[in-house]
Amino acid sequence: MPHYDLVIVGTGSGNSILDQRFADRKVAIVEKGVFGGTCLNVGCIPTKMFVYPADLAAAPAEAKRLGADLELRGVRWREIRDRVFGRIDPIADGGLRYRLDHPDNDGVTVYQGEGRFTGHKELAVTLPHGEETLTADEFVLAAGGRATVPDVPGLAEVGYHTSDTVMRIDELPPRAIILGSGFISAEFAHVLGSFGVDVTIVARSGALLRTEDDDVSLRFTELASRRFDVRLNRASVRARRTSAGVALDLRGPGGDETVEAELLLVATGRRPNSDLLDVAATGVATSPSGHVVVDEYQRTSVEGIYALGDLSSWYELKHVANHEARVVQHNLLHPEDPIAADHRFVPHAVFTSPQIASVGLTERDAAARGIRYVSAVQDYADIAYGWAMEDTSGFAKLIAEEGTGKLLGAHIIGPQAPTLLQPLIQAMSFGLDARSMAKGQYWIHPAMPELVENALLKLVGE
Ligand SMILES: Cc1cc2nc3c(=O)[nH]c(=O)nc-3n(C[C@H](O)[C@H](O)[C@H](O)COP(=O)(O)OP(=O)(O)OC[C@H]3O[C@@H](n4cnc5c(N)ncnc54)[C@H](O)[C@@H]3O)c2cc1C
Ligand SMILES: NC(=O)c1ccc[n+]([C@@H]2O[C@H](COP(=O)([O-])OP(=O)(O)OC[C@H]3O[C@@H](n4cnc5c(N)ncnc54)[C@H](O)[C@@H]3O)[C@@H](O)[C@H]2O)c1
Repeated sequence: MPHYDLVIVGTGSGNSILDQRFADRKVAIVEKGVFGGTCLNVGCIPTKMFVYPADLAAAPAEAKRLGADLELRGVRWREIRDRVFGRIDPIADGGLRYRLDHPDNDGVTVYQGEGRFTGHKELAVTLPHGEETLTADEFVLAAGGRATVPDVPGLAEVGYHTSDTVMRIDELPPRAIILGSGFISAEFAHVLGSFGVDVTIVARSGALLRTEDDDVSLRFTELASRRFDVRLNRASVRARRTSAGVALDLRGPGGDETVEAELLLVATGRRPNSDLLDVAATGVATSPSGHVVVDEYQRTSVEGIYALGDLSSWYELKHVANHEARVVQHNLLHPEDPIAADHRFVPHAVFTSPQIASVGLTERDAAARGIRYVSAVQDYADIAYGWAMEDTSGFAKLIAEEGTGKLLGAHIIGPQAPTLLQPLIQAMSFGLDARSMAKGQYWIHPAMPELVENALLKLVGE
């Protein structure tokens, strides 16, 4: 039974922990899939590589309004797909080759198989030639999560896609049903819709992206309903195979109905892989949602076992997984002087159309916590650049503590939303109040960040 100083399970953010400072340790990396994990192979990176051409493909409709007649003559799907994965796949392969072959990694053994705990700090790895059990002083659990599929009768039989498979299809279908109304649904509706697919979104609740601030969710739902066939408040009763593809029988406020398409994308959330890794067998505690429980130092309930990323974090965001990996790296190297993860102001962005970005409390959160707050909304249409664009739907909403002007939350829907949000994340992280931020610096005129400046000025009553 080989014994290691350190075993890392999962090569998403987990792969970034090892550098030359670990050269004197005997390390094993265990990976059951493709090197690089979700973000690189089936997540952030390929999706955004599809979103960008989708933005371009959607431009004619927008340009026409402003007097520029563009024409979308076609979308070469296979070429786009092959370009995307022709760039990504070599990176994943290069990551594996680096760990296998490069002298930097002389102390590293790569196990290309699935790990499963069988006892205290004892991990059995399924390999092509059989099973091997590893033990170690320390473990880093970075095994991520996987797409969940709801228990809809017939779904397993009809054939559906998840985000893992939909980006590699051979042909774009004429029609697609997207079940779910979260991040993946919003991004893929934009991609498929811009490429000419008729998209139907089936939502269980009364709004799309309902975890966003209510006004943002409402605005996005209105805008998406103009582009796509959006079915809200629908229960999925049954899935059936038809000659065209898939039919989904729904029950909604108006009674029973059926939607039909050639492709069904299930985008109903993800769950952590703690069950498949059987972390309980090594004594690691999990929450009811299956997330590994960690303290602020990313330590699990078992000494010497750390966890990070989607396995332990309900944020399910790459920048969070990367931050936590840096915390774990430090704490492995300096256990006598550990650092804590900083989850105070975790932002996110949804790369749909229009773009959405958010950090901190929504108005709903602030009210639920009984916080006395003020809020301000600034439309893009009322700042110079947004006015020039004749934007009619975008806005920024800021929330601050009453009296102090301490920023509590920021929510933007509209062009360049993630980029516009970043200075607000900075202000919140470094404790800059709304008035100082608005008045203590120049704002380039007539650039888009004037949206933030004007929202801040409104917030402080100027
Ligand atoms: C479609 C999509 C789009 C996304 N877009 C964004 C975005 O724009 N921005 C953003 O911030 N986040 C985005 N995310 C989320 C982001 O991808 C994840 O938060 C991030 O990849 C999590 O990293 P991780 O290292 O925790 O896990 P992962 O990257 O999932 O890595 C886990 C690794 O562990 C391996 N593994 C699992 N179990 C075992 C086992 N038992 N034995 C061995 N190996 C195992 C897996 O094969 C995998 O390689 C997106 C996710 C999806 C699905
Ligand atoms: N831009 C980004 O940062 C980005 C992009 C894509 C994905 N992600 C990450 O990936 C994770 C997974 O994305 P996602 O969109 O699958 O999850 P999500 O949690 O964002 O949305 C899941 C949706 O499915 C719905 N749902 C759940 N069960 C259902 C059921 N039985 N029937 C119908 N609807 C149901 C929920 O109400 C919700 O609308 C996200 O949490 C996100 O953090 C991030």
